[in-house]
Order: sequence, then C-alpha cells, then structure tokens
Amino acid sequence: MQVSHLPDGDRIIGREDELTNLANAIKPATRGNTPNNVLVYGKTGTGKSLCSKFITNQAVNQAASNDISIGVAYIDCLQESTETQAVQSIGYQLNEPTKTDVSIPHSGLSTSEYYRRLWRIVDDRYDVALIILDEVDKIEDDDILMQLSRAVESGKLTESTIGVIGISNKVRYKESLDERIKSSLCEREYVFSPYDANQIREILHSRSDAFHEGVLDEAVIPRVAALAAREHGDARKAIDIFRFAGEIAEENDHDAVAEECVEQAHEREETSRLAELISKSPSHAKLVLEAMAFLSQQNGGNDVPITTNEVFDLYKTLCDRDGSDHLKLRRVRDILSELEFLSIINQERKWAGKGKGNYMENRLIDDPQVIIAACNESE
Ligand SMILES: Nc1ncnc2c1ncn2[C@@H]1O[C@H](COP(=O)(O)OP(=O)(O)OP(=O)(O)O)[C@@H](O)[C@H]1O
Repeated sequence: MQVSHLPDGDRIIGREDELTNLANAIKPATRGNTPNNVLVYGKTGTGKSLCSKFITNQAVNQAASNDISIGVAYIDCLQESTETQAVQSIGYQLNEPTKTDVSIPHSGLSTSEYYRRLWRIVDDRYDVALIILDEVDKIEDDDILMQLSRAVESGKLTESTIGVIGISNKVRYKESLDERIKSSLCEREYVFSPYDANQIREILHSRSDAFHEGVLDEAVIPRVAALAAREHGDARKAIDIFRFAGEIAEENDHDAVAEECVEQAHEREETSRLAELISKSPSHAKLVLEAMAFLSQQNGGNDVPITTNEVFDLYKTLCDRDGSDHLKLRRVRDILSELEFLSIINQERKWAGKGKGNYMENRLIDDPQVIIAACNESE
C-alpha cells in the first residue's frame, strides 16, 4: 500500500503501450548499445516513475542474460536539485568502491571531479548506465543534461555508453531547453495520460490483497476511485486514500473498512498532501497561508475574496505572535503568487476604478481547517 512500492509488471494497470514504448526506446541497452534518451511527461500520479523504474529493472535482467551489465541510477531532482548533488548521487549509486577503487564522498569535491569519477565508474563497471532523472524540470542547471546525454559523443566515456530518462509533470518543459540539449535529450517523448475511474478501480483492486479477506466494504474502492478521478486520475492520491481508509478503520477498532472511512481518509490525504507541500515552504509562506486560512474561516468560507492588504495585516499579527520580523508587502505579494503557482490559492486581478488602479483578490482552494492543521503539523 505504500506509494513507494514497485508492483510487478502484471500489476501495472493500463500502461501497456507506455511500457512497450519505453522498453523499445531502451532496448539497445540490453545488447550493450546506446539506448535512446527519453523524456516522459504527464500529470502527477500517472505512473511515469513506476513504469520507468520497472522498465529499467527489466532491461537489467534482460541484459544480464546477454552477458551485458547495466547500471541504473535514480535521481529525484527535487531533492538533488543542483548539478553537483545530482552527479554525486549518480556516482554514489553506481559505484562499488571495492571493485572500482573510486570513492564518492558526500561532499567536498568539485563538480568536474565528481564527473571525472562518475565516468571512470561507468567505464569500469558497466556496459551501459541508465540514469532516471525524475522531476527533471527541478534541476537548477541544465548543464548536467548536456553532460549526460553527450557523454559518449564528447569522449568522456570510452568503454561504455549511457542513456537518460527524464521525467516531468510540465508539458511545456521541453520548450525551456537549450536547442542542443533538446535534440540530444528528447530522442523519444511519451505522454502519460491521466487514469480514468475504471483504471484507478483496477489499480486499487490489484492492491486490495493488502487487506484481510472480507474486510473491505464493496463501496470502498468505487468511492476512492471516484474521488481520485474527480480532479485528474491520480493513482498516488487513490492509493493514499485507500491506505488511510484502512488505517482509520483500524484506529477506530472497526471490523471492516466502511464507506464512511473513505470520507475521513480523503480529508487525511488532503491534509497530508498539503502538509508535504507546506512543509517544503519557507516559514513566512506558512504564515501568509495561515493568515489566508484564518481570514477565510472568519468570512465563513472560501467564496469571499480576501485582498492582499487584509492578508498582509493578519500576517504581521501572526509574525508578532511567533516573535519573528515580518517581510515587506512586496515579498508577501510574491509569496501569494508562489502559492497560486502551487495551486494552494486562486488569484484574480481586479480593477478598483479610475485613479485607483488594480488590486488582487485571493481565495483559498482547500478547506481552511485543513490548511491550518497542515501549517501547524509542519512546524
Ligand atoms: N498503472 C499502475 N498500476 C499500478 N500502480 C500504479 C500505476 N500507476 C501508478 N501506480 C502507483 O501510483 C503511485 C504513483 O505513481 P508514480 O510515482 O509512478 O506516478 P508519477 O506519474 O511518476 O507521479 P509524479 O509525477 O507525482 O512523481 C505509485 O505508488 C505507483 O506504484
């Protein structure tokens, strides 16, 4: 039931074409040849990471039967967003110091030295290295994409070869890339579409053996699937709600997981998703958000718009409460537009009338109580 669990191929639902395409793109690697570099797009929870990890694992096994050695490194570019962190992590994952006699310290080397060691490790240990760069749009410096996708061409690797699978939620990511990187990184591109409610239902059914037999009310899976498919077909969201429903039933000593548990589970999933998003936000962003949530509550709901000045006033009070200096209004405006970017609030620019200019109306998207809980949970 954990989102990080990698199911077997026969438990990957509704992604037959995507799996075939990915397998074909990296097939040359299983014979020791250079695979195609691939860019995979799609909304969150559509199975991009799952399929990429599954196919690379499969390639490792197929290659082994051809006496070809493939090494796989998986980088979450949200966590390892600088070029140095990413190269260090790739080198670390592919290395086996007793065999290569190369060490990859956590820090302390220049980026170029990390690269030098990485090339040595790949040349020494593997015929092919496959690098998965998840959330590739979060990488701060595109240079790594150039280095990896042209390692053979530029003579950095002499014995081995390399393939890159870039994964992104941003459909327009490619447009932001330098032409040269674009042409080497995007040899193949695949778009993963959202799941429909039936596919989500199947995904949940295939994991229902995590529950004891007979404890799941038959309305549970359809209800979870409907909730997850409502925004967009996000399997991660569905699996989380499903797991939380089980946890809630257990916490309340229920013998079975009933449909009511799903509603609570949905709320818990939203809180945990927001908590994760909010926990990654700087402390002043949390205070701005908390101010928005209090004001929404005061107004009796999210429908009543909140002006930036109202947010700013309450934000300053919350800063006093926490004994911290407040930021200037300009920064609070920036924070509000970042929160809009993260789909936590909506913003609408309004015309105040002649001589008064524009002002911004802000509205919270999620339940204010959920936001306040998330802000407090992540403190
Ligand atoms: N077709 C599927 N069959 C079974 N489980 C799936 C399927 N697609 C996704 N899942 C499960 O849903 C969760 C999210 O999938 P995954 O991480 O691959 O999504 P993603 O598209 O990479 O999302 P993100 O962009 O947010 O990382 C994982 O637990 C994964 O195992």
